[in-house]
Amino acid sequence: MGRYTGFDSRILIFSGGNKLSKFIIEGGRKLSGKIKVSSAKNAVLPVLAATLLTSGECVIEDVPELEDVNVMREVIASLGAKCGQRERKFIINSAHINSFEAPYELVRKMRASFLVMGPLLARFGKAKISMPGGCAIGSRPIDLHLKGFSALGAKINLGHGYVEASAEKLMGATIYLDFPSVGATENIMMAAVLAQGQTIIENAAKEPEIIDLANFLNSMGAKIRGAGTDIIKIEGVKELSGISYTVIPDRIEAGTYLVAGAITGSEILVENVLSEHLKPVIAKLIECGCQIFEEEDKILIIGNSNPNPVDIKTMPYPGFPTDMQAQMMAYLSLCKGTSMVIETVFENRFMHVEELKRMGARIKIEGRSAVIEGVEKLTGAPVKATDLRAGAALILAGLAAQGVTEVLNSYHVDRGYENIVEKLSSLGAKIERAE
Ligand SMILES: CC(=O)N[C@H]1[C@@H](OP(=O)(O)OP(=O)(O)OC[C@H]2O[C@@H](n3ccc(=O)[nH]c3=O)[C@H](O)[C@@H]2O)O[C@H](CO)[C@@H](O)[C@@H]1O
Ligand SMILES: C=C(OP(=O)(O)O)C(=O)O
Repeated sequence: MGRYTGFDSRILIFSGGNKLSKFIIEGGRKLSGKIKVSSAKNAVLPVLAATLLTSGECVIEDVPELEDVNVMREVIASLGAKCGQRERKFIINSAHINSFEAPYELVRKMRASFLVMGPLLARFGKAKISMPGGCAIGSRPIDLHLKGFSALGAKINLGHGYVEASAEKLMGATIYLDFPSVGATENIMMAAVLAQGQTIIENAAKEPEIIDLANFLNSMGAKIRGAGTDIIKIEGVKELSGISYTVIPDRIEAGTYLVAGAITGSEILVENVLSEHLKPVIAKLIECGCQIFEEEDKILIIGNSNPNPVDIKTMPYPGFPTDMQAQMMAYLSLCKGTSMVIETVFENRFMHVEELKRMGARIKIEGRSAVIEGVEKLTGAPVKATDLRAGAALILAGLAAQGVTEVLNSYHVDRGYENIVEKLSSLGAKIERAE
């Protein structure tokens, strides 16, 4: 994949992965073989932010080569963290943090940059972070993060596009989240680990990445109980120490490759997976008529390229993940009958629909529902990735479509899929990257 070389005012510039770069896929081929899933993007990003909580050295093993990881590394480096790298290992030392501000130039490139607020506030009592704003999938407010920080005693000021937070000392509190937000749960958890007294997060998010972050923090010396349930209790400690850690495998990358097997009617072994994290995706693939065999850390799929119609409703974990909605919709566009997909997590996560329609899919959107009338075949076409998972969905559609599909704006996909061209090619897919 492309190497990060710098920023311009609108987009990330990568050699081999810039805005003008696209994927070209020749569809209609059967795939076979095995594919190894990388460490989870959505687990490694908060863990990198959490390394700011200690002056000790943290070693994060097997970090995936992703553009979002490059941005988070840039963010923590801009605060004064030293971030060395030995192959896939990051060695981070945050002993000499000398800035408490994450600027617009970085935060607007990746919303998860906002996750440095909790750690900065916890350790230094101050942080000034650009407001992330909306993106292609929704308006994505940060009110729940701020509600949590306020409850812990931080003073919050909003102005000129920035959130400024300060506190002499954070004090433990009970915080009820109106929605189990993943980011708010992570940010509040990171703020609370060094607060005085006990914090309770009610209606907390239960995603596996929350448990992984809690495991990381507990290994550093934090006292967190209940991560993975909707009540998380955090007993504040005085300080945390540096540790070595490897995050969980990426359940969304794994799910995407399972759909690659499903949509092409192929037999694929997906390795380095925790299948308990993929229960809702596996359940829907079985309903579609795929055969799934779960082994210890592997899943074998024998796909069904003409799936049974199924209905899907995205929900917070353990419900069906919104991050797999677009990929499943690409698959269901080939179903025999009519399927329905309801998106409850983000209000605008159907941007892939118009692009799938350009490939022959028959989909109608009504509010938060999409009604998919299965077609016999998709046909290759030039299409545009509007966000990360929309891009993945279009690649999957391209694998099944007759003829050639060009997926423009590959940089969206490079945010979250490590070596996607190499991985799919190793299964026999005809996919390449072109400028
Ligand atoms: C880096 C990362 O881990 N990203 C994931 C994380 O995003 P992220 O953490 O941004 O997602 P949230 O769980 O916070 O968002 C879920 C919903 O809550 C709303 N909300 C969130 C915060 C807030 O303060 N107020 C509010 O209203 C959002 O607008 C959205 O409608 O979880 C999402 C939901 O599983 C995934 O799709 C993203 O891939
Ligand atoms: C929506 C996603 O990421 P982010 O929250 O960083 O936009 C995603 O990973 O699908």
